[in-house]
Amino acid sequence: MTPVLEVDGLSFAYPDGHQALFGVDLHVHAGERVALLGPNGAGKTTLVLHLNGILSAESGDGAGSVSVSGLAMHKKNLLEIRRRVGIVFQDPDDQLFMGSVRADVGFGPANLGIKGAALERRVMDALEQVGMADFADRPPHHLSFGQRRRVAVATVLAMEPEILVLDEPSSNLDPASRRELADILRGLDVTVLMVTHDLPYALELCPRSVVLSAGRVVADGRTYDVLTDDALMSAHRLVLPWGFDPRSVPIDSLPR
Ligand SMILES: Nc1ncnc2c1ncn2[C@@H]1O[C@H](COP(=O)(O)OP(=O)(O)OP(=O)(O)O)[C@@H](O)[C@H]1O
Repeated sequence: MTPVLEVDGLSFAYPDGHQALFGVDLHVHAGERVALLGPNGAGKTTLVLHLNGILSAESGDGAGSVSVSGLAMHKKNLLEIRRRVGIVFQDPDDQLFMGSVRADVGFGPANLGIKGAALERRVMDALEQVGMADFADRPPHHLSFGQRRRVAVATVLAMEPEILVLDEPSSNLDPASRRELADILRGLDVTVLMVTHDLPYALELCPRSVVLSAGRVVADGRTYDVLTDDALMSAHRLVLPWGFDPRSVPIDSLPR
């Protein structure tokens, strides 16, 4: 089966000469949930920004290739790739700018030419998936941070992406909102790539983790195996929260 996301030999240096990625390979199959782990400055955001062409060899000095469902990352495919790869940025306010939740969630599909009842259905389906249907007429800036994060996820789901990329989805959420978002993400029928420093969240949601460190993939395997590899963890500044031991998590509660 062709991977839904294929990154091969991706290298990238920013215009100031700083090389952030060195020959990164990442293949993700449809339906997988993969965590992208790594210390600050590892290159995670740089990699994510290549997945829908925000960064490319033209924005700096790069090599290698990215393709989505077999579509190569070329200018002519960019619009289609951006529809297929939905990125939820860390700050929901980067994605919410309209006067109502309905307008924000409808903005992307309306740009694709969807209108009327079909548009309303897309919007309400996406809001229902994140448990925010009752908030459709509220101004986004009147919502709490956790509610805005869920609406930001809905803006991306409304585009019916093939791959949902989430940058630090659990950051700044209270424990209840963090749990609710985990339940929502677990229930979605979409391929997920999740950048996170929240290692228990990765273990709970993603069967597979890829570790990026100093611009290179240094591990790619079962999240449980990554988090219990003490030498790997300390070599790449990955630290479990105090009191959290993955070995004490019942194996049959881990995602498959
Ligand atoms: N616009 C830029 N110009 C030059 N260097 C940059 C730029 N953006 C990022 N970098 C550098 O590229 C490297 C990778 O940064 P990146 O933001 O991809 O890391 P990250 O893994 O997402 O880190 P974090 O966990 O802190 O968000 C870092 O050394 C960073 O300083």
